[in-house]
Amino acid sequence: MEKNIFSRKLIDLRRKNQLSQAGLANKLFVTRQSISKWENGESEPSIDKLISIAEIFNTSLDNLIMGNMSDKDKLVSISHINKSYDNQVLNDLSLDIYDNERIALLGLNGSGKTTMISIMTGLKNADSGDVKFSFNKKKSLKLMPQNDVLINDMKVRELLKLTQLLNKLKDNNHIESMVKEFNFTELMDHYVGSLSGGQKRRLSLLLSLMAPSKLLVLDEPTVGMDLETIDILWKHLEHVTGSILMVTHDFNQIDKFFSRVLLLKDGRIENDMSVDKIHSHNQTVEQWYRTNNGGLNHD
Ligand SMILES: Nc1ncnc2c1ncn2[C@@H]1O[C@H](COP(=O)(O)OP(=O)(O)OP(=O)(O)O)[C@@H](O)[C@H]1O
Repeated sequence: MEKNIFSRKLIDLRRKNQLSQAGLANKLFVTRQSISKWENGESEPSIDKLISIAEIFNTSLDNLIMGNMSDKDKLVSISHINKSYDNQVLNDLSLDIYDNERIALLGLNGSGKTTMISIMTGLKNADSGDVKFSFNKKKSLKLMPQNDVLINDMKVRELLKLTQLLNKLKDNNHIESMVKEFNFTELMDHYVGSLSGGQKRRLSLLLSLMAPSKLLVLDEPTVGMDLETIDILWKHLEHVTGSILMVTHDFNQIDKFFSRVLLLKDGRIENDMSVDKIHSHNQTVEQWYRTNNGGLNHD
């Protein structure tokens, strides 16, 4: 079996289910060291343990071993989307998004990334095609748009409270710790309109991460962020459960953090690749992107 995929899958599933190595070892009647070896790719579980792992995480064996997702894990199904402004931007675009994925959406400026995200999240209508969610979109789909959508004549504290009420978030301690983590403690009584561009960006990020989500969509979140905020972003995303779809061209992070890359070109998903697969061909995602999107090797 493809060791790489299984190892990473196991780590992902454990993280998502907030189960420690010891906790999983306990459920499987194996030592913690065995789990550690499986996750490091040093050894593989027996078939009966694999079946138990699939059962514990409520997923298919196929998904566990090959990274193949089953319909059970499907979160969003985008089918045959067309969208034109003056020119056709999206041309019969289809895409499935599964549970527990970290997806980077790549494509040249103007290729239609924001349009695709806007249609997916319901901000814009497609000319034709269909978007289906397997979960409650209103509750569990979160979007951090490219341009901040903030209420300027509210204080930071009031906007946070409003977001807390809208999302029915009861855990005040969690919100307080996020406010600290995002360095807003000193700014709580400032008006949103008086914040700097970078601070507004940080606030947008905080608002989109406050409630847990099934799918978190981020459109070029790091644009306009200072380095400290970018660090906060990546650190925080490590703990986000559910799937993430992000428009980003931060290739270092894609290699480290993401599991799947999509390339939007000529109005459709021209290339859809697992990051593990790219790495197993001794390529970085940036090399793969340049080869496939007409960077240095455009013909
Ligand atoms: N409201 C609109 N009216 C007319 N044309 C539009 C509108 N919104 C987007 N477009 C056009 O659609 C195309 C795709 O735009 P979109 O913003 O989706 O691309 P993108 O891949 O997100 O680009 P970028 O990387 O620059 O953010 C562009 O040619 C853009 O000019």
